[in-house]
Amino acid sequence: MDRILITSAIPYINGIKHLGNLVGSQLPADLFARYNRARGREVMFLCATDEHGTPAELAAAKAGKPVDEYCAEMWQVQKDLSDGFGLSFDKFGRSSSEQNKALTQYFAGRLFEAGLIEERSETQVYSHADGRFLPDRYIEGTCPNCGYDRARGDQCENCTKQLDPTDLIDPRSAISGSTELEQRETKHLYLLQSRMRDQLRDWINSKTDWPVLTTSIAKKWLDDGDGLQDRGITRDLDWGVPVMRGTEDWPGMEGKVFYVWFDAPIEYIAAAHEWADAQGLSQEDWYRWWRTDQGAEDVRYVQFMGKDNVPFHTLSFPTTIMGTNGVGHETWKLVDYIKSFNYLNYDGGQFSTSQGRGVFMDQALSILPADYWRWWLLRNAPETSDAEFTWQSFQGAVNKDLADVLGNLVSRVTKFCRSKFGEEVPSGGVNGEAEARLINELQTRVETYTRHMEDIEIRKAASELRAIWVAGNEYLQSTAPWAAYKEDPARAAGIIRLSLNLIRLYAVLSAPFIPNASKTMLEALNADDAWPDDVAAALAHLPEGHAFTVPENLFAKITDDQRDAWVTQFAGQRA
Ligand SMILES: Nc1ncnc2c1ncn2[C@@H]1O[C@H](COP(=O)(O)OP(=O)(O)OP(=O)(O)O)[C@@H](O)[C@H]1O
Ligand SMILES: [Zn+2]
Repeated sequence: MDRILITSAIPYINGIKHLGNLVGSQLPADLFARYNRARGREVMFLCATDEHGTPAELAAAKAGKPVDEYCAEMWQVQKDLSDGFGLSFDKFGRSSSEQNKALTQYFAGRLFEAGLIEERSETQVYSHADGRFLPDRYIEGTCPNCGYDRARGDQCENCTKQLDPTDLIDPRSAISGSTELEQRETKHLYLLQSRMRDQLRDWINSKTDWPVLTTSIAKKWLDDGDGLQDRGITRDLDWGVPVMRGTEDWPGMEGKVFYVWFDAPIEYIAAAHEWADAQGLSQEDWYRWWRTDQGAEDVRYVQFMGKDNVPFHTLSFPTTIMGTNGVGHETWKLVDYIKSFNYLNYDGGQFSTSQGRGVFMDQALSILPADYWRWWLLRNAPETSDAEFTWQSFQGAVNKDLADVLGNLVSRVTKFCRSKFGEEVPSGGVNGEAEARLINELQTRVETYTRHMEDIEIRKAASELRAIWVAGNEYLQSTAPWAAYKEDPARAAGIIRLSLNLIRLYAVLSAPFIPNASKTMLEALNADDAWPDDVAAALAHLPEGHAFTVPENLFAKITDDQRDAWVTQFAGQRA
């Protein structure tokens, strides 16, 4: 398990992501990437923007911009925000890249060879006023299920029923509003997922260590009702990956593009290609992550995503990979572990991009630094059930965990040392019973923490980390170096020497959660970030006489006034 490939569900391009999106995909993936790097493993951490599909075109039209220009701008916005949150991607690519186009066409060609793609004739809605077909969200009308009059061609937002454009009652064009519509025959490609059903079922059944959320969703789609359905993977649109069979034209498919859900997961692979190209590396360099016949056989591949993305990652994308591997020319890496999440809700309702409800990444960073958000979000990650963000809970976690426990310890120890012994690790004093007890407790806790991080049990890891911080505070409280100093300065020096080392240990263990504060702590201590496998050794790591500086206050408390103001500020709809 020395090389780890990590991907986060790729965020859609049509807006700024909310905290729900962040904690359901990119942030836990970052936690795991940082942890694995800290353990000395070779990590490839990939993400990208998901740029195709009708919502991107509609958002661009609304912004009055050509869709490619709109996507390029929004990619930069999302890239800057992910940097702001400290998301440590090796590459943040784009699904509209040339690399993804070529790979998507390549996989389609291979799947066709494997007999897993079929042409089918179907009726689609054609608009005379717009001179085009109206797939997915390009068409609106009344929901046949609930009567909602603004249902879209792919889904009714009111009752969530999945729809086809031809299901809508009184349909109209979402572009022009025209009702001059006609049902026309058109040809499309279908991915024959149903043929892969047994193979997929065997594979899913073999994943006994996966989260139940992941396997239960996969099994539901495999076997509920009529079972796994074939999927249309092409659309009559201009924006997207042109339909080609590898590098050759696909007769009858001129002017069509692949459906966004076909090309989006392939971007995981393309992002590695983009990563290599951006640095002038060769094909070998990214093949060793993705091609099991070219050096990737020892890679462990872990994916992160919210629950609504699970069907595509447990069934559709694996069909693409298994189907291609079955042709036998070359073999691609199949996912080893899928970490999925329930939803984070916002203050009694849902986060919603379309309704501008909740706190969005740009707003969050404009009021507090990334580590405050990272800590609350990860500590409350919606793993086994949905979770809820409230300002009260956020204030509590920041003030109690970050400020009172961790920040306070760092500040008390470094300031006390400076005033009594100067800015260097003091000498004198030896470890006694209190130290032995602390070391014992921490040894067990660090092992537990490590196990939770290996298992990607995020809430459990966070509460163990907090317990590790608390143990240090209790140690300081009970040994009271400020009192000991009056009677026995050497004893106080011993306590402080151990406590300075404790700060280094905390910085290293906490870095995956709160990377910026950890960096500040390590810089103040002039210390390295070696992982504390052996706690006793780690707590004697900084030698006597080692120079340090007192860091700035790590965390400011959130006042009740601030909290109340944010409750009001974020109650409505985002402008
Ligand atoms: N409230 C939520 N809590 C946790 N994860 C979420 C939530 N909403 C979306 N996600 C996840 O966020 C990731 C990125 O989602 P994406 O950019 O496609 O937006 P989305 O699913 O369309 O959300 P929205 O409809 O709110 O914009 C996906 O993995 C998705 O499952
Ligand atoms: Zn409906």
